[in-house]
Amino acid sequence: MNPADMFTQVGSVIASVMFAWAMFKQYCPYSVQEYFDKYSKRAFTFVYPYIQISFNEFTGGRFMRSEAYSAIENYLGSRSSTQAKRLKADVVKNNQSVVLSMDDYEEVDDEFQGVKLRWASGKHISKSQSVSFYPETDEKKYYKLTFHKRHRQLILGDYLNHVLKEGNEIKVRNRQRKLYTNSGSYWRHVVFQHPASFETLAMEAERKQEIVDDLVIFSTAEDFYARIGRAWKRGYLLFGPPGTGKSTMIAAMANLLNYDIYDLELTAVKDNTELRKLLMETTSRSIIVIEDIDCSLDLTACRGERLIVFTTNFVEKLDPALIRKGRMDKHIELSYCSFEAFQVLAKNYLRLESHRLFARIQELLGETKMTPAEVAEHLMPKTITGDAKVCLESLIGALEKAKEDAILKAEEEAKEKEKESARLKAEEEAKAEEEEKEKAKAEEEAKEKDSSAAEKDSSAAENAKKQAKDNGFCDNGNGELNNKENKQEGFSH
Ligand SMILES: Nc1ncnc2c1ncn2[C@@H]1O[C@H](COP(=O)(O)OP(=O)(O)OP(=O)(O)O)[C@@H](O)[C@H]1O
Ligand SMILES: [Mg+2]
Repeated sequence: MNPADMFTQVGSVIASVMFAWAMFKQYCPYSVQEYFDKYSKRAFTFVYPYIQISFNEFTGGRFMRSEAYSAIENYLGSRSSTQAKRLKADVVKNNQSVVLSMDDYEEVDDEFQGVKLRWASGKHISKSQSVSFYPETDEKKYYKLTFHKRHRQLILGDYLNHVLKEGNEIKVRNRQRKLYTNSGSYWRHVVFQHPASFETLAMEAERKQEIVDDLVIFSTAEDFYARIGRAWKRGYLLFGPPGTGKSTMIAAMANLLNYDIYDLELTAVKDNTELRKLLMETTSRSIIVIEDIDCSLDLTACRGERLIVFTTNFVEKLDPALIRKGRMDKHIELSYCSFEAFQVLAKNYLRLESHRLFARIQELLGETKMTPAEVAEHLMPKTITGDAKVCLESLIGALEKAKEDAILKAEEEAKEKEKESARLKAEEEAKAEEEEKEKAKAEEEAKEKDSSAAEKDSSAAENAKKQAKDNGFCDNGNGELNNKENKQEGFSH
């Protein structure tokens, strides 16, 4: 017998038994009822081979919606859209898509590792006690899971884990994502609705794929990070001139991974304690963005599935210690528009794969620098009919002008450079001349000094000679003066 029929048959047997039990209760004394109740339950469990588990919508009071219930609701939603005849629809995800779930009192079959199970939805309704003109009804919804008792272990273990995991993943996929910004030490949020995607990002296909792969590997690597004992987070540094797509790429990352964004404004944070508090309040599956980073930060406060993205216009000015691997694991340069990047923009903005003007644009993009933001500006519709040629010509005009400006600027710079080097040369020459003069002067002075010293010496020698003569000294012909008396004394020793 097929399991679905078996569930139906068992269901009708139960209904008959319940009816007979109601009749019995009405006509039997209470003690007999109690006795019968006890033994009938045992007999019933013995005969009825199925286990039933209820998952109520609310647990722990009226205001706490059970997480298991909402995960099951999402999980069953994907199955009930093909099986159930009555469905409930809800509009979620930026009000752009409809999400279905099974209506009350519907049933859906499921299969796990070859085991068949059945889910049913229902609700308990009780009238509220309050006296009111419009009496309120109190609905308690639930899902009931029925399966054969021989599969108890599999269902209570692996199957329920699978349902909760998949249900939560569906919930994350369907949820409205948020963009948080901090004012002081508090986060405020709005719905995140940026349309950027990696398909529309103007960048070389190969580099784009490398980044997408890196992100996907990160987001599915929970077990890996746990195994190697590292916090499940990854740092990216996006650098490049303004208008090259750094912020656009962050939005595309968030859309790819279904993450929230926390845009951290560091200038609004007072101290490290406040920073730590903000980081600890960020949720898992999020991107923490720090734009225009220029100082070192302690980001050890947050754990779990998080990307930390830093941006800067001037990577060369950053402290190497700040951008080392571990802090910023992947460095991505966003630069001026290449022809390949332009082709992406032309496809997005003009739905053009090729055009005879592309060749000229390719040539010009190879010769001059223009940011994707500027290129995109020229591809915006210029006429009501949206004529692509007008946009491409506008871009060519701008590129030609940019090229001319660049040539003029280069010439201007070359002239400046020439002037500067001529100035430096003249300065050096003047300096050398000055030094030469100084040297000549010094030599002149030295000569003068020498001759006056010689003059002094000769007059001193003359004086000495005279003196020596007077004192009985004589010249030995070598300019040395001998004292006759001393010599005689010396020999006598
Ligand atoms: N690589 C790109 N792909 C697609 N669009 C782009 C790209 N770069 C820039 N743009 C367009 O230009 C606009 C400005 O780009 P974006 O804000 O991402 O630049 P940025 O690098 O973050 O600049 P800044 O350094 O000033 O913050 C975007 O809204 C987008 O329309
Ligand atoms: Mg930016």
